[in-house]
Amino acid sequence: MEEVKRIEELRTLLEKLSYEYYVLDHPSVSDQEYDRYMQELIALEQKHPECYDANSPTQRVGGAVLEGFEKVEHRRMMLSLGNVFNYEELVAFDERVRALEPDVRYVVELKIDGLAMSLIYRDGRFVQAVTRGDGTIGEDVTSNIKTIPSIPMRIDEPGEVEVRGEVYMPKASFRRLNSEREANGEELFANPRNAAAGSVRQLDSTVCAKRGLDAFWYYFVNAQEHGIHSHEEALEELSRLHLRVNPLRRCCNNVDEIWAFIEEISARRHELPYEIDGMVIKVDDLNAQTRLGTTVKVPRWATAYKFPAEEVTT
Ligand SMILES: NC(=O)c1cc2c(N)ncc(C(N)=O)c2s1
Repeated sequence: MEEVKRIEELRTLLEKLSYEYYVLDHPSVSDQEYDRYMQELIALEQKHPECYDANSPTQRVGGAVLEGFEKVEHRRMMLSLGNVFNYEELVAFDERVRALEPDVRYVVELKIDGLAMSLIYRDGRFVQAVTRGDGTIGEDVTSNIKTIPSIPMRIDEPGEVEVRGEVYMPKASFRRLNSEREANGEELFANPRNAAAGSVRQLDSTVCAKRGLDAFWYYFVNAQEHGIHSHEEALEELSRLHLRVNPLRRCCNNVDEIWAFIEEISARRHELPYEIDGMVIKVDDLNAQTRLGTTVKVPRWATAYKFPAEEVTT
């Protein structure tokens, strides 16, 4: 039937337009045209309830208000990171790594100040979002995470795919939210991380949808099962799958290259449209990561350089 075909056509088109707008930041149509397609799809889906699909672009917002969040056990622990606070501690980290991996190469990324999140896709469809929780048991916040427009509801990858990253509140969203709360005489959020955590914990997803959250993805779980051999390749694969990956990263061969990048980012971090609280330094080669392994709570193949605390109010 023509209309049913048109429904699938519009779903695919609207996902592509969302990707261009929210991930590439390079829309190919006007907002008005996007809205016209969305209205056409809403009307057709109402005429054809037999075509209902929870992953349709029309289903991102407005599911039922929840009583609470289901607990979910992570397939793999969501580890936290060890920290280093200065050059000397960074040298010590590098020496410990080089003791086992003499010709190591690192990837250095920004440490986004948000909340860790796990996304599960099955046969190319988004199925679940789970918070870190205690690292082993998290909470199912799927209905809220679906409202983040840069997160694809479909990916071009069969089987089970888990990606992890950080959900955060951009500085502009934070300023807007707090000025609205001030106008309503409500308590203000202390910082974007708290505001993001509070938004993801909303039982009514229409509230979360208005908070202007976003996310960066930086970890392809079971990457090696998908033929990926390095962290940099994993990030490129996440981008190919239309996940939003932070381009501000650098491959470094030694501590001095890492430190140069840390100083470069530290100098411009206040210009960034989101908060960061440090940098993440990871061994790039995935086999080397496996050889280095993890301690009880943190990997030996990664660390976080933390910027000195500052009293600047955001
Ligand atoms: N706890 C963790 O393992 C991480 C936490 C974070 C974070 N907050 N931001 C960026 C990264 C990254 N690019 O790897 C990581 S990794």
